[in-house]
Amino acid sequence: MGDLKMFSASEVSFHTSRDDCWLLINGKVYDVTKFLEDHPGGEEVLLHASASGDATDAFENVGHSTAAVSMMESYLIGSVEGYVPPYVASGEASSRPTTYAEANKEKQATFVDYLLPVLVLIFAIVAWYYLTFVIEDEKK
Ligand code: HEM
Repeated sequence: MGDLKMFSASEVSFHTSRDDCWLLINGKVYDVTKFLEDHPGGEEVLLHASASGDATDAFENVGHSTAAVSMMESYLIGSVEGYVPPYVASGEASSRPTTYAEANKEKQATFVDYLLPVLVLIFAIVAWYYLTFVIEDEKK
């Protein structure tokens, strides 16, 4: 690391060719020109991700290994000033949920969710009452 530069997003968008290919991932800029041939996923996907402007989603959707993530370090050349993550730029959300509980927070239990257990309980009490008292009474 050491000599990392600050780039504007528009500058990054000029480097999308086979002999000059940069990737913008999570606000960081990677020069993957020398990596194109060696990338296990092929060079086409890298060129496409580069041309798309922001390769963050493409990179993350693949579910790259930690080995892949640590390889990135060697291609890092800088970062983008005032970087806006793609999910914010697209207006999808102001922040991405990070936990299961956060992602499901609107799904609070409703009345119907309680109805079934309550009905089962009422049925069990009625059955117990019936078996304990009504049948016993009949035997007498
Ligand atoms: C500097 C950036 C990148 C590095 C260092 C990198 C590295 C790697 C590595 C090491 C693998 C092998 C599997 C693994 O270890 O996860 C891989 C697979 C793959 N990569 Fe990347 N990658 C980068 C960017 C991208 C981008 C932007 C895309 C866009 C779609 C992409 C698409 C893929 C695909 C589709 C595979 C799967 C290949 C397969 O399983 O057949 N990669 N990458």
